[in-house]
Amino acid sequence: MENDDLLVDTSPRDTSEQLQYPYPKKKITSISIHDHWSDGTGGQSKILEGGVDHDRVKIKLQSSHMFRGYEFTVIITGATIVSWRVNNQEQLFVSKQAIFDGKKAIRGGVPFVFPQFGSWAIGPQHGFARITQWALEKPPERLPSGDVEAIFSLQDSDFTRGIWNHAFRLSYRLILREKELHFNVGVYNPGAEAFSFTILLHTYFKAPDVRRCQITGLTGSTFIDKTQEGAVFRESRDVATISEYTDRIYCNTAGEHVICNVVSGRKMRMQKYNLPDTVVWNPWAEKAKGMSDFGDDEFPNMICVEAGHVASPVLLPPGTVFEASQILQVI
Ligand SMILES: O=P(O)(O)OC[C@H]1O[C@@H](O)[C@H](O)[C@@H](O)[C@@H]1O
Repeated sequence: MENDDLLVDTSPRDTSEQLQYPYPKKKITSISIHDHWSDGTGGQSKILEGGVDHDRVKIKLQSSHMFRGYEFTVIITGATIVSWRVNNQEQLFVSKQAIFDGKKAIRGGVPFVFPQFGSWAIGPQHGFARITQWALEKPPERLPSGDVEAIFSLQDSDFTRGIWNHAFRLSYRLILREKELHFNVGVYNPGAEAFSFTILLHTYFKAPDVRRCQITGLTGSTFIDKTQEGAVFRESRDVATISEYTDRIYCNTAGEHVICNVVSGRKMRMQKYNLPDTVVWNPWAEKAKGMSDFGDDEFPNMICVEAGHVASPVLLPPGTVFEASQILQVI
């Protein structure tokens, strides 16, 4: 794909515009979308890795600083972002023991949780979206703003209907900006009956030592502590820290979190719209030992801060759309 061949932006309304941008947007002087696919499909191909076929889309943005890498990679099965590099530095944690067989959710990156957060009587934990083949609706394309976007979609199939008998259509629009990644989610109900769902972006941030991470934006929120049989507490700390097995659903949190001491001691800003809840999770040493796709010694190097609509389900009437978004920004 050449820059000159870029198409006019016909994409749907950017829900992230509903978020405030309190910081100036950096001007990018030159952009190139690197077509790393050789089969002429324009963005979707099989890459052989470790003897297993994966569908991957790699989306790159190059600034005037030639040696600075800005890119992210999505595995189309599960629409899971498995890498996001800012200034050549990986921001996301993916376990060395993660399994990429398209059947099991990937242990790390940003798996897409839908239509169920947590255990599910009628289907797999955290729903089927993270283990289902999505479509690449729109291959990477440069927008007039200079940002690069790609859109993925998922709709009901025999597989999803076998678990959850509803017509639905998910759209997942990802936009790469120099130090930012934007996530725009749309859930459409084309059917004749309402359905309800929970939804969450299960983001695993990479960190040198989780014990040094601090999370803002949780103060005053009630949380359901899944490590204490769902007991409900209220967060009184100005910044939350983690020093043990943690699995909490914070309800109605602030629209913005800053997570301190992530990669290179930097800060990560998370802004969210229509995702009222925030899950904070780290399995710690004991639980890690019981996870086959997570190394025993990896828990200090990750922190999950997950924006979602999970404390209460979304009820979606026929013919309506639910929209939500998240922006991650390295600061
Ligand atoms: O192992 P999974 O299905 O990817 O889930 C990981 C964790 O995901 C978190 O979001 C949940 O709150 C935890 O309870 C869960 O253990």
